[in-house]
Amino acid sequence: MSQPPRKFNPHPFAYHQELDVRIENLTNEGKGVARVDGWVVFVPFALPGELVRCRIFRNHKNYSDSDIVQVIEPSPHRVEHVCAVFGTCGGCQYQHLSYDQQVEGKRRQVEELLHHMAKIDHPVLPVIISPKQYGYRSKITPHFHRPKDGELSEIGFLRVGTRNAMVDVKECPIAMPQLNTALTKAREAARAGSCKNGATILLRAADNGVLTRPDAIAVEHVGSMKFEFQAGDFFQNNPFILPEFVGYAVRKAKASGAKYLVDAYCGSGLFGICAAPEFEEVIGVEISETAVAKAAHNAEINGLTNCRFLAADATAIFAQVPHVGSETVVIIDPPRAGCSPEFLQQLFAFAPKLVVYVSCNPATQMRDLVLFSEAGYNLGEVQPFDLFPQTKHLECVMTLSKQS
Ligand SMILES: C[S@@+](CC[C@H](N)C(=O)[O-])C[C@H]1O[C@@H](n2cnc3c(N)ncnc32)[C@H](O)[C@@H]1O
Repeated sequence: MSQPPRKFNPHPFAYHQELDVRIENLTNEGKGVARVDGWVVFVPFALPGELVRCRIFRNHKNYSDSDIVQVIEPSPHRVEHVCAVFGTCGGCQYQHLSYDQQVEGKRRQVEELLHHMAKIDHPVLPVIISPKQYGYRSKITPHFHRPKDGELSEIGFLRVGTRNAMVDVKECPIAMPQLNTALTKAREAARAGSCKNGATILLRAADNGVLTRPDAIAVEHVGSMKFEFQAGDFFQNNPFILPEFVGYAVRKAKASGAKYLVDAYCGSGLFGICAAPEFEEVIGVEISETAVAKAAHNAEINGLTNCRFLAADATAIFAQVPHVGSETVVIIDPPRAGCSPEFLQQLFAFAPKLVVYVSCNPATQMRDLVLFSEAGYNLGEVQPFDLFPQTKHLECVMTLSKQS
């Protein structure tokens, strides 16, 4: 048996002890959960119902981490993974699980988070699937570390379960094909170059080709609207599902009957601009000055004269809205951390008749949902979208209406 690391805690299992365990369910991180005499053992890349052999590498206070050694009885939902580095690359968690089960698992995850975090039993609609399950990502950012003795080692993504170690990625099957062509060239250039430091390579696929400079202008169309943005700035990176995703949020906002729309955390104006034909006025707010400048530009190139955008912390928006909350709908799409308490306080004081809350992190969305309920908002439709097939990530849109 291998030598345990210096700080290894030997209870309840020995280092590298092998166990045959039955997987009960999956964590939100995509790990299999087994119980050995009530003690939880996490087994990555194992699926519910499977009997697997695992090898313990760490015992925590009340659970253990293991590696998967062998699948003894596979799940009927197990499929062959596509990527050569699946299981070592930290990018994808679910290539071994059939797509219908991936999305059902994500739907259940939202339902369980609603139950446990927001203490609400509420129906969650079936996940709206991505039209492409591979080859969908429009942006990848492979990285390499500072070369050692002049030798550049891995160029790729973080190794699973680590914060610094890399895995060499020659091809990323969830990325759009043109990004993989560009990746081959970028890898060759990095190896041929005389890099002294580590670096992150930007590869962004847009209507105007593959862009590699963060300040290059990317062009993308969503429905009938044209968007320009800096290649290094935020833009939703599954263009195939975007029309349906944005269309849904706009339909929900419009159904409120409100005349005015506030687009908070608006980036380069995606939701506000797509919704603008449905409203008398759209006011957006975004902290990134380059993104918000593009939002104003995007309104102009689409011939929209009823939009204005503010470069500021989202909290500043309410002082700028000349309309009453009862005639206004707010779309919010914050970063993973969710909304700040100050933003929510001001939002509740403004009291919009409807809020469409778009989130890429259901845990912070649930945290905020508790405050919405306390502020007198009713939860309506909960609609997840699978923007990121093969990965643990999910996007969820919740509609919240003010009790009258
Ligand atoms: C998930 S992105 C959404 C962008 C846009 N709605 C879209 O779909 O393209 C979140 C955006 O919030 C912006 N942001 C982060 N913190 C902010 C803050 N405190 N106030 C305003 N915007 C913020 C980020 O720069 C980013 O553009």
